[in-house]
Amino acid sequence: MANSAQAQKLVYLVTGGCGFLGEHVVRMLLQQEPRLRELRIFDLHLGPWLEELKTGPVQVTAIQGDVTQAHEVAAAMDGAHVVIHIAGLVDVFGRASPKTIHEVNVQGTQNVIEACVQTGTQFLVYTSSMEVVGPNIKGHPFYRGNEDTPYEAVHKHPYPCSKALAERLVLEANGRKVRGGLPLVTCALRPTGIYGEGHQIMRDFYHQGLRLGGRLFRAIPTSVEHGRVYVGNVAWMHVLVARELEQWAALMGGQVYFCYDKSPYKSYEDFNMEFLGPCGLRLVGARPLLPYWLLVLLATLNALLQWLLRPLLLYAPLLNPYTLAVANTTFTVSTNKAQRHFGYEPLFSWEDSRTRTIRWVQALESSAQ
Ligand SMILES: NC(=O)C1=CN([C@@H]2O[C@H](COP(=O)(O)OP(=O)(O)OC[C@H]3O[C@@H](n4cnc5c(N)ncnc54)[C@H](O)[C@@H]3O)[C@@H](O)[C@H]2O)C=CC1
Ligand SMILES: CC(C)CCC[C@@H](C)[C@H]1CC[C@H]2[C@@H]3[C@H](O)CC4=CC(=O)CC[C@]4(C)[C@H]3CC[C@]12C
Repeated sequence: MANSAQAQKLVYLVTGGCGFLGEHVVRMLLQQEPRLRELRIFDLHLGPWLEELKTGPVQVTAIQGDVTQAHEVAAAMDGAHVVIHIAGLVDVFGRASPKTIHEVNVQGTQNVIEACVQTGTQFLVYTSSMEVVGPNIKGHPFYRGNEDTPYEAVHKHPYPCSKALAERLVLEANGRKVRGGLPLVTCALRPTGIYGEGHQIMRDFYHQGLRLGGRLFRAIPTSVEHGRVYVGNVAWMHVLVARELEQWAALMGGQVYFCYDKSPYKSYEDFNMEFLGPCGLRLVGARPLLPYWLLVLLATLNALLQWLLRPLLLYAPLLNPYTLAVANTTFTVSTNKAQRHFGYEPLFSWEDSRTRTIRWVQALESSAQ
């Protein structure tokens, strides 16, 4: 491990560094990137936990900023060698308008690319999503697919549309000349559904289960498999890509990689029960309690209510036609592209990932008491 002052020369910028994935990436960089001199964390909302990081050997700079503001991004990026662009509006519940989702996810990404060109930042890692591929609006299954699996990617929802557009911008920017004349090297990582410490939807399901007397009711058939990946492994992949991009620029530049690990293939609900079960919750029903047509009706009703109530209040339940379609369509990944291209192996085994997530849910339980 390099530990001389000379070896600590790199400046990294992480956008969205205070979110669920961003915090894991920030902590992982500080643990696993010995060449780091300065770590800049750029986010709309800065977390108080950043303070504890400022006492270590790496200079940690917190920057409150908005990716939709080109000048803020360019100022934050000046002098950075690598940018990991994680910031995004993750909204499939209708909380934000399609316009806002586009501004943050697409215009924000364009601003990051232009800032690379303007400031001379040569390496850009973008957090894309499985949603760029699917599930598509036709509900076609994607079963054990990889980066080259043919699939009809047709989107209507603002979130996947925005991620697909932003990913395309990032990949097309590969090879553009940045200030100083060197080529920009970009690549995109596509996590499936991320889980682990800090996962808001897991937290919501846990609290909902507690409110329902320790029970959750099955809504999705066990046969529908959903790809999931542990947040620590997604973070590790980001750190590795950022590290290897310079050496393997010709191979990795302009490429996409699914994020994967050894998490088992299960339905969305059965997978969540791997953590919620040991914390005292029970999933009621071997089969969905409500027929699918009724769920579709309820989801449509929710969408209608959301639209009717919008002038008065924000009604954004978990169930809507889009989330139902995603949860009800098999989407699983089986690939080793990241291993072949940059030597990725998951840092956390399934057992570790499970134990860490269970401990986190258990801590939620004690902090709620
Ligand atoms: N959570 C998941 O299962 C998956 C997430 N992703 C992608 O991973 C990335 C991170 O997702 P999460 O950590 O789950 O979301 P998150 O909502 O926890 O984190 C996003 C972060 O971006 C920041 N941000 C939002 N708008 C911003 C703006 N205008 N300027 C600066 N910062 C802004 C937020 O403050 C937040 O800290 C997103 O790009 C998302 O599309 C991809 C696949 C799955
Ligand atoms: C009550 C319903 C029947 C079940 C609700 C579950 C849903 C809220 C979630 C099921 C699948 C999730 C999505 C999936 O993991 C892929 C994603 C990737 C992203 O980039 C962002 C998040 C998400 C869209 C994720 C959102 C929640 C689900 C739809």
